[in-house]
Amino acid sequence: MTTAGDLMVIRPRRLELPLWLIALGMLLRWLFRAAVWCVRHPVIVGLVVAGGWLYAEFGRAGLIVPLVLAGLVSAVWRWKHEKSWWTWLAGPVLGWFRQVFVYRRAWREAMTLCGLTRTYDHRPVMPQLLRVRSDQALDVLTVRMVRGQTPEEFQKVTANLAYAFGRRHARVYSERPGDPPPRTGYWALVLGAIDRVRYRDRPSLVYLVVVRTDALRTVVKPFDVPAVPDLTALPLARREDLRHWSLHLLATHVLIGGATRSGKGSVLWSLVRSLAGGISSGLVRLWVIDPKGGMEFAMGRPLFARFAGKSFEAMADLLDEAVTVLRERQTRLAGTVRVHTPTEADPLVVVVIDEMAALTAYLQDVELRKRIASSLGLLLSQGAGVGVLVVAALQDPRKEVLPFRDLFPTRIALGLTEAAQVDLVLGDGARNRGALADQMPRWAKGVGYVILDGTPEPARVRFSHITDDDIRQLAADYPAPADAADILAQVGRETAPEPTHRPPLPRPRGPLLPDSLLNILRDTDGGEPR
Ligand SMILES: Nc1ncnc2c1ncn2[C@@H]1O[C@H](COP(=O)(O)OP(=O)(O)OP(=O)(O)O)[C@@H](O)[C@H]1O
Repeated sequence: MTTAGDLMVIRPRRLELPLWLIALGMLLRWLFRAAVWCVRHPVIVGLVVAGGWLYAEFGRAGLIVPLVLAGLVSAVWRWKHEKSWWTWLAGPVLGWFRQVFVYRRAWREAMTLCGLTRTYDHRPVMPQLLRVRSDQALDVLTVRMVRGQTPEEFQKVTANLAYAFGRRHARVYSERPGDPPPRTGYWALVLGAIDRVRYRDRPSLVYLVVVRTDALRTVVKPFDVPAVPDLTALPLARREDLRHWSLHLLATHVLIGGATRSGKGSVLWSLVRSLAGGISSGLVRLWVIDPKGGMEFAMGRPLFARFAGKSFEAMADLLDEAVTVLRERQTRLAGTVRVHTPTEADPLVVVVIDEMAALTAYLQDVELRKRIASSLGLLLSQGAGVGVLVVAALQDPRKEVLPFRDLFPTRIALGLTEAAQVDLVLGDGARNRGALADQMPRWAKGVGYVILDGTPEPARVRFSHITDDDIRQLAADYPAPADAADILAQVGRETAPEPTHRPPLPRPRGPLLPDSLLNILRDTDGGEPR
């Protein structure tokens, strides 16, 4: 009798195949794989076949002569047109080389140790490396994720991945980095169609960009000053891929967070420089508040339509006056346009504030602080559309500016002191997506993270370094027009009383000063319109 304790072992019947059939099957399988590989790598196959044929026909010379010729052609190509040389020759060749000899060799180990492998059906499954493409500075790895993985899992271990492949920096993108190139001419239609396929949305892929040569290690020289600034693309910094990072200033406010001596000045001055053409033509008016007594900005005074650097009252007045401009524009433009277009007659007003916490947190006069907070709130919530923008820098993004932080659509994080501050400046999750602004090495002055248009992942950039001499030269070459401060007077005549608060002129003591010298003294006094 069978009891519940008796075990029955059931084995499926084994199909016994003859050995020759197994060997044939394996051979066919390998042949099939080799054929697929050949189809997928036509260039290598072509080169090997051509090399073999040349060797058979002409011996060693058949290999050496074409190699020397190819080297010469490549050198001339690079000399004449380096960009296309990288795109069509060096990039693919280097990418293939690094795929085979660097990434594939370490792939299994790196994926496992970075925690990106999974177990399915008792077998390990890991992300698949599909392709590596290189340029002067970066390797872009196209990776197929394991089913059920998300790009965030890669982003969390970005630094681990960089170090796993022997580099310091990497970045993970959920979409193919870069935009399709603009296509013009005869083939535009065909190439555009190919681009649409190449750049289609592929949610199963993730792009790991490994920084091979850190282009941000060297100081970035100031960019050329555009005669007419493109307010939607002001070149301010160098990207890791050696391209320029441009700021879209129109209709946005910009917040720059960075610890002391992290290079906030270079961001602000790079911006001033990129706007300089518009400053002298009257298209842009800079209203500058420098609570550090003018230490940062006084040198560029001729560039600014208005400047306040000494008295907090004057700074509050300046902000109130910016609100007056805002109100006047709202009244004038309501029902006509939704976004103000700057012209020389109706210029863009950019209120630049260095060290914003000095106005919003450290100011002891509570009444004044409230007044400043209310003007700032109005400017930040309503100014972007009417061309009154705020660009503010601050050291500590914590409690001080919390009420205003979310009103800045564009943010830049330079070196910060704590990990938590990164998300405060760039927005929730930015650090997890790779913005390691709290881990800046000491040399990285002016290096920061920005969010690129259209991608959620932050990019690392280095702002151009503007020296004191550059500032002096800029101020001499692109001074604001003599009537630059008038914008307010015009507004005042139409909609508001003239600003009431005017600091009294200092009474000359001692020997009488000539008028010209007195005028200079008045000009350098904080808060006075030019
Ligand atoms: N883009 C840059 N490239 C190279 N060096 C830079 C760059 N920006 C700033 N520096 C250097 O870093 C130092 C600090 O710069 P800066 O004064 O602009 O920093 P900051 O953040 O404005 O400082 P603070 O908080 O004191 O105002 C300076 O010695 C400056 O020369």
